[in-house]
Amino acid sequence: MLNTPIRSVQWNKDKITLLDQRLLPQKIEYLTLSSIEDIWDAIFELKVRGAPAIGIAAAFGLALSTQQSTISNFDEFRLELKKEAAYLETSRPTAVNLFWAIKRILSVVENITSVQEAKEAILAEALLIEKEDEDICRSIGEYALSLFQDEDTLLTHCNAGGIATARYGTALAPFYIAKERGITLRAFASETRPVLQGARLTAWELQQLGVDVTLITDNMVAHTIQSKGINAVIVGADRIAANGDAANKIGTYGLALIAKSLGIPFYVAAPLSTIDVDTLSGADIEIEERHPDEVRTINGHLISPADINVFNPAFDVTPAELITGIITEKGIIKGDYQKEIAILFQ
Ligand SMILES: CSC[C@@H](O)[C@@H](O)C(=O)COP(=O)(O)O
Repeated sequence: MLNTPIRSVQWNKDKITLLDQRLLPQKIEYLTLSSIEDIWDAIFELKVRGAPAIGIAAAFGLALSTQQSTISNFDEFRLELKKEAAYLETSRPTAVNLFWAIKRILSVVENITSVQEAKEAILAEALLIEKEDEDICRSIGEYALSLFQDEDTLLTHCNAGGIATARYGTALAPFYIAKERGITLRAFASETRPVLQGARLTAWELQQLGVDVTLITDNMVAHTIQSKGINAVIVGADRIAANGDAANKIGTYGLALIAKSLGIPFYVAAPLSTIDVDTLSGADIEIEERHPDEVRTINGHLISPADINVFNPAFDVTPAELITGIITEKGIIKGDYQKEIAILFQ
């Protein structure tokens, strides 16, 4: 078991240190990122993944490039910052935390007139985004834990854990808080094809935490809920629309349908930064489609005809009516999500 929390993204003087999540759990390897292109590539290639961690990486990326900037004219500096922000926004389309964090960094320079002041303020904001995310995830964990009993067994999909955030995670946060309090929560993790965040990351992360975790393949979910006494499903989100529809890793929608059919609660745990009030419903959320080889291969090994047609959406949208509750850092919302979300954002 690891005693210190694993940090997926860290500001390290004038560089960014990033845990290469593609290599887990076989290798715990840290990369040093030293340019905005490195950050773009890390997000695109899933070296860093999970909505809040992507946002933190982007904020650090803009801090890095502005620290390195030799531009002395403030207007030119701001123009360059905007260009780099627009470039980073093309790395992945679905997780709104990317756009949210970039917007926060851009807003910092609005009331500033000197390059030096801007550089300091951007770095301070990026570090604040990271610090706040840790506190937010802890609070999500507290609220989430209030929904469960000692000895409950939860099923989770993909990885919405500490490595997908600054610390604690969202859907996995209750496991961290439960551990601290001596409460037993057990987990089933679905493997999450095509790139296996459940098998590689969640199974590993919960094992490191000392949680009793069992791995299943994605097609075992209905049978497992039916036969293993699963009390609830809890997942993260990449973007939640103003009406409560929630985009998350492909397979989440199916899981929600199964949970409803088998009569167990289905919870989405996410920070307010994942709620996009400008997106009216799930139909308006852009779903990322990734390279066909992610489906044709497993860990680089071809498992299908090399030229087979593939459909590879990285996310799906769970309609709000299938969600029992959305657990945020400000509390748990239920029922009329449109209304509850509007109240949260007042
Ligand atoms: C706290 S992470 C929440 C979501 O980002 C997570 O559930 C998820 O779907 C991640 O997808 P990924 O493609 O691995 O970035």
